[in-house]
Amino acid sequence: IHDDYQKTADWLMSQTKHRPQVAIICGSGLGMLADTLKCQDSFAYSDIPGFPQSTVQGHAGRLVFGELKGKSCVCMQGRFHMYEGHSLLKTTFPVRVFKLLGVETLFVTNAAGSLADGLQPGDIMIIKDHVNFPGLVGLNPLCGPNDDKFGPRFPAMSGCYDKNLRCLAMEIAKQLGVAGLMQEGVYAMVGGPNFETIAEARLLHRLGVDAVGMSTAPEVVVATHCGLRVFGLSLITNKVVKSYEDLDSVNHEGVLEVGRLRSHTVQQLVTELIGRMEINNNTNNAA
Ligand SMILES: O=P(O)(O)O[C@@H]1C[C@H](O)[C@@H](CO)O1
Ligand code: HPA
Repeated sequence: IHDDYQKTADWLMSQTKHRPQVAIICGSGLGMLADTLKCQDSFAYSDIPGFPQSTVQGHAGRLVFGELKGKSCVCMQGRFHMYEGHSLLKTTFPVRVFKLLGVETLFVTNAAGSLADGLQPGDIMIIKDHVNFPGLVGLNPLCGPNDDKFGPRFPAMSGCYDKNLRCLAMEIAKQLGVAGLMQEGVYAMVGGPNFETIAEARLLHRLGVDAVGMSTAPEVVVATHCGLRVFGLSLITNKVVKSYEDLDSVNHEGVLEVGRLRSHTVQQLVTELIGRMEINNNTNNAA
């Protein structure tokens, strides 16, 4: 209900003077993005009325307010996944709270496995578009009565990853000398929590998916529904096994380890992008 989001937003506004323009959701192993915020106020999820709890290793469960390059930000150190048993509306609860706090732009980050041959562990994929597999079969946070105060019953998704921000991110990557690590691609969300079988990996690859993970799409759907501008990054933490001859196998510790190795670069990119992007441009704009 709208009141539930409002109560959480009101509580947060009573506890901090920050009025964030930008929200950042940290993916697995990427919680250090919050560390660079200046003048921090932080809250454990367990202390925030109405907030779900993090249960996954590498997702600390803290909401951190602060400033980055002069912009007021709020950062989720830990996100909620469908496989934890949360309803999709719960996994996306913070996004609508951010909207009520006055946020205009949402940054989503995640750890993902690559299907595209050109994406290696340690590479960073700028999300150009997504395939929301749970959404395609009706597991969508927007199912149920529509809340017109947030957005329309049938929101368009064609422009959901802002093109100007994607271009600016690539420009910044060139200036930082890390363009070789970066390319645009399509992210697909699967339900998890198991990693993909080889047959599933081959299917995803054939469908044109570049990287696969277990989050992000519901957050972006809810953000786009309520008019937030979205920018997304996938840190490629592993190659998804696509061959029966390949003896590699993925595990969550390995995923977190790549997050630690690339934390500095991801931090630099996000900081520069937030510093250089224009605020108040709240129109969706994609290729
Ligand atoms: O929160 P994200 O999407 O970054 O987490 C990914 C997907 C699973 O939760 C986990 C698997 O290692 O990392
Ligand atoms: N598959 C799904 N989710 C993931 C992966 C993967 O290979 N790596 C990190 N998150």
